[in-house]
Amino acid sequence: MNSQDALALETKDIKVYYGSHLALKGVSLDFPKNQVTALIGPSGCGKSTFLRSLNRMNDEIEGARTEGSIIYKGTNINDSSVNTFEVRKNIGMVFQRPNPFPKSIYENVAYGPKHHGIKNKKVLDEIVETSLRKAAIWDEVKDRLNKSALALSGGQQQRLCIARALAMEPDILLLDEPASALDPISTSKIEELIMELKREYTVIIVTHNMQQAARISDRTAFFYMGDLIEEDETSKIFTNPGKKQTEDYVTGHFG
Ligand SMILES: Nc1ncnc2c1ncn2[C@@H]1O[C@H](COP(=O)(O)OP(=O)(O)OP(=O)(O)O)[C@@H](O)[C@H]1O
Repeated sequence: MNSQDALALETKDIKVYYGSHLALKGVSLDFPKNQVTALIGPSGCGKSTFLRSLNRMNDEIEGARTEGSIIYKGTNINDSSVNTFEVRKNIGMVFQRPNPFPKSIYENVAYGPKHHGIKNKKVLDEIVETSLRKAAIWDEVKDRLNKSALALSGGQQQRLCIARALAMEPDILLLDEPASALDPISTSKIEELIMELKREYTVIIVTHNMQQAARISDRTAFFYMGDLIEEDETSKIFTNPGKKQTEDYVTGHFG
């Protein structure tokens, strides 16, 4: 199998500057298709910065600059000529705090497809139902699709945000601590959902919670002070890491 068949995304020498501050110092990391990769490391090590570089979200931050190549389906999507709207359609993102639009549940999911030109009500209905089903929230909301999304619980809102990302039919989902603002039951629902989603999508998740990384990811990448220290199968990172810094971090003997 050549790498394009096996990999959803390849990154090479990613450097991110905020003004003159070099926050990410040249990270190269590949993401196998249909696997969950967890990005771990202490606060400020650059996990979110790296995640945001993967779908050009750093472009939205004034003064931020991303160097290096990000290869998606044979194209370097970090090139300024590439349409970021298209990039984010293929590489969706969900943030730490659920952020539904102040609209109905239906409109939250239909919003992206509508903006991409889909007008047919039947087609939109189908996209909404399929996306909500895939995000494991359909049964909870099917009788109140026209009610405000803001009336949902935090955990439901987060699954709605995942449904909103899925409605764009992405290949890759970027999740930035998607469960850290949720209670334990909602968290375990999100974890189950992530393990389901990898059948169809490639998932890259930033998490502070090492048990969570160990439970749900296939591969884990450990970041420290803007560098990628080590990346490997999750079981290896947690039981027999190659680098002392990784071992200190995963065993809680850090710093
Ligand atoms: N918008 C920004 N403007 C300026 N500097 C930033 C910005 N975002 C992050 N940084 C800096 O970049 C470095 C990496 O931050 P980043 O948020 O990526 O780390 P992180 O590992 O995700 O941390 P946390 O786990 O606390 O979210 C830090 O030094 C941070 O202060």
